[in-house]
Parts: sequence; C-alpha cells; structure tokens
Amino acid sequence: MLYIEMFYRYVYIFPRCSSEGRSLSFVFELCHRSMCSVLTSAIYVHRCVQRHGPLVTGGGVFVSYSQKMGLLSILRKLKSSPDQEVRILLLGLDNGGKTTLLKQLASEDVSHITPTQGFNVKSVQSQGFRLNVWDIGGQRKIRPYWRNYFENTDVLIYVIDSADRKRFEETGQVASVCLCLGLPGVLLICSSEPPVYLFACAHVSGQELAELLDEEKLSGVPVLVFANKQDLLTAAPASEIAEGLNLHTIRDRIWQIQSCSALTGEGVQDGMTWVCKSINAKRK
Ligand SMILES: Nc1nc2c(ncn2[C@@H]2O[C@H](COP(=O)(O)OP(=O)(O)OP(=O)(O)O)[C@@H](O)[C@H]2O)c(=O)[nH]1
Ligand SMILES: [Mg+2]
Repeated sequence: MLYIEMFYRYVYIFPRCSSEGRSLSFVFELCHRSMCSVLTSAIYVHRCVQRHGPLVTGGGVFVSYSQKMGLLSILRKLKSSPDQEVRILLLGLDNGGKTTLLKQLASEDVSHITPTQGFNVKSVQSQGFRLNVWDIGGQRKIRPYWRNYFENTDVLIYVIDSADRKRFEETGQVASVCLCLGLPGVLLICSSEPPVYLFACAHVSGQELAELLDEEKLSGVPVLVFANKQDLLTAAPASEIAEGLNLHTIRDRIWQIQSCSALTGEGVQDGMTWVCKSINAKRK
C-alpha cells in the first residue's frame, strides 16, 4: 500500500500502487489534482511498504538520517526562523539538473539519475522544524502542474540547461512565468557548454527579468542566480551570466550570483547559504 499523505488537510491511501497495480502516472495525476484544491505546503509520498516495488522516478521519499547532512545543515541555518516549515521548490526544463541538485543536497549518489516523471521531495525535520525541498519534473507534459506547487514557497530554485540551444527561448518563457507568479525568491541555475549560447540565454532572460521586476507585486523579492555545470570546461563564468542578465540594473531587491556544479557539489552549499540568509531576513 502506498500512502500519499498531504499534511494539514488530507490523507490519501492508494491500494497497491505498484508496478503491477495502478500506474505511477495515475498516482501523480491524483497528487496533482489534489494539490490543485489543497494547495498545501507539504506532501509526502511514503514508500512505506517496500514489497510493492520501487516507486520509481517521481516519488518523494523520506531521507534517512545518514543521508541528509546537507539538508540538515540548511535546516540548522534556518532555525532562527519563527515559522515551523520552510519550502524550497526546484523547477526548470527537463534535463536541467534539478534532481541532481536535490540528490546532491541530500548527499546521495548523483551518478544514476533518471528523468522525473512526477516529483521528488526531500524532507528533514529537527525539533519540530521542517525543511521541504521539492523537485518537480520539467517535461512539457508535467509543466502545467508546476503552479500547483507554488503555494507557500519560500525560495524557488530554477535550473536551466543552457547547453540545450534549441530550447533556449522556451527556458526564458518558463522563467518568466515563475517570476510572474510572485514567488518570494528565485534561484536561477544556469549551465552551459557554449558560452555564446549562454550569453544569448542570459540576454533574453534578462529582458524578461527586467520587465517582471517592475511589477509591484514582485517588489523586494530576492533573486539568486546560480551558474551551474561549472565542471564543464566550456561553461561560461558567472560574471558573463550576470552581465547577460543585466543583474547590475536591479536596484529594488537583493540579488546574488553563484557558480556551482550540481554534479560535483561545488558551490551548491554557498548558494544554499544565500538562500537561507534571504529567507531568514525576510521572516525577521
Ligand atoms: N556536467 C554536469 N552535468 C550535470 C550537472 N547537473 C546535472 N547534470 C546532468 O544533466 C542531466 C540531467 O539531470 P537531471 O538532474 O535528471 O535533470 P532534471 O532537471 O531533474 O530533469 P527532469 O527530471 O527531466 O526535469 C543528467 O545527465 C545529469 O548528470 C552539472 O552540474 N554538471
Ligand atoms: Mg528530475
């Protein structure tokens, strides 16, 4: 039996949601539908009865204590917050590196990552205080469901695979939608093999960003640009990304740019430290 527990309001129990029973897409469809109405801040998919088979990609699992040191350290940095729960959302097109980042944060193996069909969620709890990190699949068919996860988001981590030239424009549009929705924080992760492409990417995104930052409802929302895939020799430096995004023109909020590699973990914690600081500052 697979339990999908929606904290605060609903608990759903799906009998035999295994590879032999209901399809996973059925489970996630129900999850997504539920999120539409519930819009709650936390969802946990318990893989509680292992004998029914693995949940495969898309399921959230509780992280064992030995695996969550990265997340725990983030949680500790947030402990001064009076709120009992913090929610971080990872979004971006498929193949961008969201799941790699989530696994890196949870100190898990990042060498075997498969495309996310639904979502992954990692959660850590300490002394009644909880940190939830959500990773939503970026495939086109899943993207319409993204908005169902926005409620109560403290920081959005947006992952871009800048090496994917063909979908550059698409990426810019999706980023705009996220910003339009007024999420309180945006962490934009850029990765690129061809720097020229990355510059173009940053340029278009920068135009979108500039327009959105004029919106009153986004006033004061902190923005962190996280330049991912720096392990690739052809990755553009963060300074180029900042220039392309015109970050220096942002005057009405704090922003930050951080180089990182979700694959090696380099720079990831630095970015998350900034995220924690911005959350703490906002909640003071
Ligand atoms: N070189 C390099 N590769 C990366 C990095 N981050 C992710 N990748 C690779 O990019 C590919 C896609 O990573 P995923 O984490 O599955 O991407 P995703 O955004 O979760 O994709 P969906 O689940 O389909 O939305 C994988 O082959 C990763 O190994 C990075 O920092 N450097
Ligand atoms: Mg994924």
